[in-house]
Amino acid sequence: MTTTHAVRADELVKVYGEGETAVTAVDRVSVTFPAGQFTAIVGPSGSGKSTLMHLLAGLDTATSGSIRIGGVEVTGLADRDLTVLRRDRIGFVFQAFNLLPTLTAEQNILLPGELAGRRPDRPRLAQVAADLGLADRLHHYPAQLSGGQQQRVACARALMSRPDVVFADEPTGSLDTRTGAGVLELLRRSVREWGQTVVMVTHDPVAAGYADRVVVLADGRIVDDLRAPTPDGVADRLQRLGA
Ligand SMILES: Nc1ncnc2c1ncn2[C@@H]1O[C@H](COP(=O)(O)OP(=O)(O)OP(=O)(O)O)[C@@H](O)[C@H]1O
Repeated sequence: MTTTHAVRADELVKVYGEGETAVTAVDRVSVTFPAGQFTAIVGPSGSGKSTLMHLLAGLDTATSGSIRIGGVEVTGLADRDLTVLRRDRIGFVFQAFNLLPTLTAEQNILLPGELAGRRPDRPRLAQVAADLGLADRLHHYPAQLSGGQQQRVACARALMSRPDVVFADEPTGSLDTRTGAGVLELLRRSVREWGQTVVMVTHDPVAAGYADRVVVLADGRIVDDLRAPTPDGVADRLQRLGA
C-alpha cells in the first residue's frame, strides 16, 4: 500500500533565544500528515502549536530536523525555491486575515494567482465565493466587511488555487459560532470533496471536532494522536493537560 504524505516532519526542533533564556518551543517532533486528511493541532497556550505550524509551512526555519512537503525537502531550500513551493502548493489562513485594504475582496482572492502569473479561474472564483457566501461581497473592500466575511475572504484566497495543503492558524478565533462553523464546514468539504490536506491549529475542542485527527501538543512535544475526535474527547484531553 502506498501512503502519500502531504507533509512530514522528522525530529523537528525550534529553540528561541540562547543560553539561560532559551525556550525550546518545538522539541523533537516527528509527525506525518497524510494527503486528503484534516488534522487539528491542539494543546495548552504556549505548547508550541503556532511555532510547529509555521515551521511546517516553511514560514520559519527550524533549529534542527527536517520537513518534507509533497516529498520535497523544505529544510535547506533556497529562499526562491521555498517561495515557489509555498506559492504553488500551500494555502494559508491566519487569524489576522492579512487582506490588503486597498484591494476588493475579489482582488484579494485573485492576488496570489496573479502574482504567480496565472489567469484568473472565474468558474472556481464563482464556486468558492458561492460556497463561502461571498458572492454579493466580492466588490467590497476589507474595511466594508465584517470580521467573519473577512475571514471567509482569507479562506477563499487560500482555497482558490486548490493547494495541496492548507495551513490554518486559529481560523475561527475571532468569529462568532455560526460564522466559525461555516469556515470549518468549508475546510471539511475541501478535504472531502477536493482531496485537499488541511492542518489547523486551534484551542477550541468544537473546532477540533471537525477534523479527522487531532494531534495534541504539550511543552513542544506530541503527547497524543486522536482519531475521529469528538469535541468532548478533545476537551477532556486538554483538561487533563491543565489547559
Ligand atoms: N519569537 C519568539 N521568541 C521567543 N519565544 C517565542 C517566540 N515565539 C514563541 N515563543 C515561545 O515559544 C513557546 C511556544 O509558543 P507558540 O506560540 O508556538 O505556542 P502556542 O501553543 O501556539 O500558544 P497559544 O495557544 O498561546 O497561541 C512559548 O513558550 C512562547 O513564549
